[in-house]
Amino acid sequence: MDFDAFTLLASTADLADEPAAREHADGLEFRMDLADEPLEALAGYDGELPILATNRPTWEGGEFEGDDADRFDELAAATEVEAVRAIDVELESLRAGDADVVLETARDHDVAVVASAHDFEGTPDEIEMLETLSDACSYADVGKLAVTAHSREETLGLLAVTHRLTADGKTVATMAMGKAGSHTRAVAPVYGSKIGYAPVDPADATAPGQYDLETLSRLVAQLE
Ligand SMILES: O=C1C[C@@](O)(C(=O)O)C[C@@H](O)[C@@H]1O
Repeated sequence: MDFDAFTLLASTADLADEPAAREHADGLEFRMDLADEPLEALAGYDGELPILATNRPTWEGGEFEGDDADRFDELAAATEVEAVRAIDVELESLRAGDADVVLETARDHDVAVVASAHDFEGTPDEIEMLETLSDACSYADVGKLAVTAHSREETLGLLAVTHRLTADGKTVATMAMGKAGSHTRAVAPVYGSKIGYAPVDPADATAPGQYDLETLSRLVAQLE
């Protein structure tokens, strides 16, 4: 996964989703934090789609409850798996220097890194979003920002920032969570966003406001 072009990921806690995802997705986002035995699941994976591994802590909206050192050990172990071609690391951990070892392991295995930030409450102003995403891009191959929109108006800033950083040659992924933000999942790629996340089955959504995989794939293709 090099994220030069838009990459649609089927977001899942269950790698057995792969055959169903294959028709529409370019890869899987494996939410290790939502899975029971994530490393065992990865060891047994024999699907065709490449994997982006995410091990999201509770402090960033995920379900990994242990300490960060253990969390990053698991993520580093995931990079040893051939099919894992990218990992997601929280910007806050990168800023704190807590993810240095996993970053190095990823580089050793030629695994791409997505630096992510989430706002589960609202949408920051444009300047703050620009700063967050630029900072994320300085640490990783892709800078990702997921915000929460309560109105259509709020999503405009996110799209503007996506456009501006893309025009500056940065690789970013953006989306607004929540019902008012759903359309950004289809529209942000038009402005340069390089990753989309969608569950195979809408009942298994990994964030509020996601379209199911087939729908997002169709919308993105039609807007191209
Ligand atoms: O960070 C992201 C983006 C996301 O929160 C979304 O809004 O689609 C879904 C998560 O699974 C993923 O790790």
